[in-house]
Amino acid sequence: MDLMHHSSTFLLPTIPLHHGPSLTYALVVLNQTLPRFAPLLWKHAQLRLCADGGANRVFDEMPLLFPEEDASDVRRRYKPDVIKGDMDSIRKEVLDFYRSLGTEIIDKSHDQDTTDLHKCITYIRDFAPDVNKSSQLCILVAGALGGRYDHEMGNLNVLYCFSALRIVLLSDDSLIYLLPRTHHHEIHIQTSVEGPHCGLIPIGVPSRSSTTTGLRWNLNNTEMRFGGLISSSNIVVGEKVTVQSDTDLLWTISIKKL
Ligand SMILES: Nc1ncnc2c1ncn2[C@@H]1O[C@H](COP(=O)(O)OP(=O)(O)OP(=O)(O)O)[C@@H](O)[C@H]1O
Ligand SMILES: Cc1ncc(C[n+]2csc(CCO)c2C)c(N)n1
Repeated sequence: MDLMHHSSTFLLPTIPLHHGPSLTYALVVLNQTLPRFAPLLWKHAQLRLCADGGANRVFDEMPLLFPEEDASDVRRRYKPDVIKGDMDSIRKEVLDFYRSLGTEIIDKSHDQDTTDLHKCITYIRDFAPDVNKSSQLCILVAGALGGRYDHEMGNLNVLYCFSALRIVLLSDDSLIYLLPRTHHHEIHIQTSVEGPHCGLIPIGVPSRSSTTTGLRWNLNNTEMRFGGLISSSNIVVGEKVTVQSDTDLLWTISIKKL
């Protein structure tokens, strides 16, 4: 079975060169308080989208992260490439501001069956060929965790809807991504910015057999299911974690405070 490598280098000020194929990042900003490292994610991304009300957050909160600077200078510097959603949360002044700067606006108000995040992922998948050309595209989603629980579950569901894409859900406190059962996984821990708290969660279906290395409480052909054992409150012990499982698992790790 093929090995899939994972590394949260997007949380580092500069992304180190490494041996494997490099990743191309796209960023989706959701309608929640911007994480403190949002400017870093923005810098690393080659394509930046706001999901509906996420544009209000960029407009209102980016200037707060640069208190020494003029707010309109900051707003012009952090111009999203695309705003997509059902447009029931973005304010008119925000929409007008970014439209005047040339941001592409995609109004999908007729679709009330998929979330704004889902709509943004569809855009990246289908309409961003330059970014997408590389099979190593990685989509970072800011503001995906915490807040309203129905939204949080909707955001997790997007990982399953697009399980062939690399998508990382982020908050200030933790990140989550899917480990597809089609691969063995090697996770390189960026110990300066993440860990040690972590979890492996068998959401959706039980896992009959999962095996790990690099954790304080490793799994050894272990069954995991809701109503039984799930690996919450685990701890990474080194810089490398390996995971293999008969089902898709969610990997989550804490993000360190500065
Ligand atoms: N409190 C939250 N917690 C987690 N994710 C959120 C939260 N609020 C918004 N989001 C994410 O940001 C996206 C855009 O948010 P926005 O408020 O514009 O959506 P919405 O469709 O108007 O929400 P709703 O109508 O259900 O309140 C959502 O699709 C969701 O992915
Ligand atoms: C069974 C079912 N439950 C909830 C919704 C509502 N809904 C889901 S996504 C979305 C768009 C949010 O921007 C809305 C309104 C639905 N359509 N179908």
